[in-house]
Amino acid sequence: MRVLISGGGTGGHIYPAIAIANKLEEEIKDIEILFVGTEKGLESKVVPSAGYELKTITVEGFRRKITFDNVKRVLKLFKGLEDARKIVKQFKPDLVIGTGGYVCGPVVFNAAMRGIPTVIHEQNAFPGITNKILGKFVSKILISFEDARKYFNNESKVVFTGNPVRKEILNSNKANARKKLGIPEDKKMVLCVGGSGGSEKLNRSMIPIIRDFVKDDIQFIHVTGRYHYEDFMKSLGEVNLRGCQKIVDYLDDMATALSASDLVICSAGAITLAEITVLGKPSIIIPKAYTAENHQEYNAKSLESKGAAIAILEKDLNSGSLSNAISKVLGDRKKLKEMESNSREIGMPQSIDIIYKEIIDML
Ligand SMILES: CC(=O)N[C@H]1[C@@H](OP(=O)(O)OP(=O)(O)OC[C@H]2O[C@@H](n3ccc(=O)[nH]c3=O)[C@H](O)[C@@H]2O)O[C@H](CO)[C@@H](O)[C@@H]1O
Repeated sequence: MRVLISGGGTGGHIYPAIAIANKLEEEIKDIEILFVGTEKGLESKVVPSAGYELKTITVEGFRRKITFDNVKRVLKLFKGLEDARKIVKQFKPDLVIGTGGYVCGPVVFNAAMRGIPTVIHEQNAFPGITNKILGKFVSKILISFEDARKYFNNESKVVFTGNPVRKEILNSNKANARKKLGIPEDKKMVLCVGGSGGSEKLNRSMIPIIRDFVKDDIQFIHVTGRYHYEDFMKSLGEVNLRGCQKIVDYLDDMATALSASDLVICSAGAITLAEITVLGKPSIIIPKAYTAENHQEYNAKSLESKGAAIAILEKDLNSGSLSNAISKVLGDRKKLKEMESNSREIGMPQSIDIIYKEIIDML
């Protein structure tokens, strides 16, 4: 069986694609998987390191206003459609899966026009523009929030599956992860990550907190995001990091870091939240304010209302508010346990199995 998978730009579109690829590979003998992404997207690094072949096409997203830049983007779209046509024609897939991001537009569209079975997976309650358009042409639409259903007009094609989580995260174990990172059982460990690109606002608030963590011997991994690392290190200045006190620009091994932690400070991307709830992690969530339809705030409030998280809006975020929230959770063993169990209740480890079943039923 030959499967073409496309999705990219940010981690929130790429990791679900990898989770689905892992599952198909695990279940189906003689499977050949090819990814399609762009050179610029995070997928150009992440997909090959996950062990999959990636072909790239030239395509860019549109801005909402009519600009000269948009004219160039239309020309790129034609090039993208042509690139996608060649890849689909040459690879001859039996199935094409899109997980969002503009790159999957031309690929999934071309396959649908050829009558190849096509599936899209939408991670958010408010679908992205590419998935909304593709929804009209594909064989099946997999959604992760019931609220997304109303944005697709062919109800019979829509199935609720939840967001898939990568197998290394599903299979991770806290004791092993702590051993790997050298964290003793009695030490507190905090992971801080502002989505796949990092968050400048979160970074800024974390600077005094990192100094406190160093003073109090709290173990932590802070992920700045690739483009913010140098500025962050400059602003932080000299600190004497000990044990598992790490600052990195990107985490390749998210499974170990997540699994080892007692508390996760994060933004409210749908895949990050799927991962922390599958592992039952308490969290302090800072939704990014500029996301489409403010969907990150919606995600964060949903976890907070179930007692799994504390949400702090970006407008209220500063070192003081964040530090208070951290002390409230880390300093109260009972609260930590309660939040852990509320978080686990929300998690959907079965999502990947539902997705697999839906794909196989369709074929
Ligand atoms: C600003 C914006 O519009 N962000 C969107 C984007 O977020 P973003 O790309 O940040 O996606 P998520 O937070 O949902 O997921 C990030 C993914 O990257 C992984 N990761 C992250 C950092 C790192 O160093 N290493 C690593 O492996 C995480 O484990 C996770 O698998 O896609 C999500 C899913 O469509 C949306 O809900 C978000 O709103």
